[in-house]
Amino acid sequence: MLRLTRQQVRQIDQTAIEHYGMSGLVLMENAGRGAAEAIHRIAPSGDLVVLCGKGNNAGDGYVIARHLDLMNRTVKVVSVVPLGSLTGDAAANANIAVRAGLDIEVVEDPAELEATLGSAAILVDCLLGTGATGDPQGVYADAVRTANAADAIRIAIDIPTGLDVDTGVPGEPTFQADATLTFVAEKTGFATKEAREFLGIVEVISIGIPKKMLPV
Ligand SMILES: NC(=O)C1=CN([C@@H]2O[C@H](COP(=O)(O)OP(=O)(O)OC[C@H]3O[C@@H](n4cnc5c(N)ncnc54)[C@H](O)[C@@H]3O)[C@@H](O)[C@H]2O)[C@H](O)CC1
Ligand SMILES: [K+]
Repeated sequence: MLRLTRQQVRQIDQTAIEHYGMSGLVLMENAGRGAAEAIHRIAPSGDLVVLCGKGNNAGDGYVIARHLDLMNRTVKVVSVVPLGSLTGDAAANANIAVRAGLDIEVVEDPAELEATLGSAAILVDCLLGTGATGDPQGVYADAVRTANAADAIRIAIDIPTGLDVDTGVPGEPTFQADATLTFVAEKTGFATKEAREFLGIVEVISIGIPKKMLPV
């Protein structure tokens, strides 16, 4: 089983863009579309809330929401940061989602989170990905705790927010996923028993990175 470190994955991303001339937006579109199709297969019915932070993990979330909407699913994006704080490919996809008229809510007050997640049947974690360092802070931590307490199916995108992808050590708090849809390859930290408790079933989603770029 191929497992990559956080650094290796980020390096592959960089090389695909800088050396192979692939576009970050294409990688993000492949990531979001692949994840949306897997979500629809795992949980074919029920309203969805996609929890978004501000990095490219969040960017994936806006792509996921657009593709779930295209599959006639009822989906809402809940952003824990103002959309203006997004940059690059994440901002581009948040902008597309806004112009596409998708249901997007910005919730920065943790007290409002529970009501906003409401009765969603499925919660998708696009809060933090491989750019996270340390335990989730502030409203991110509140969002993870609220999601973990909800009566819903929980699906993590790339990694469960809070899990250290290299060591497999769960942070405080860590998103308790029923399934984790991870890009390119599993991460080295997924091998530990303690990580498995937060990962749920793991599915690798290809994002179009050429096979030649993957360490054998
Ligand atoms: N090749 C690939 O695998 C691709 C992956 N994609 C997705 O991109 C993310 C990584 O995106 P990045 O912007 O580097 O990081 P994050 O989205 O994780 O956001 C980090 C952002 O969040 C803040 N932050 C960091 N640590 C914390 C913390 N402990 N608490 C609160 N906030 C935190 C900080 O501001 C950071 O800037 C990857 O996981 C994939 O989902 C691409 O979409 C496609 C290619
Ligand atoms: K995540």
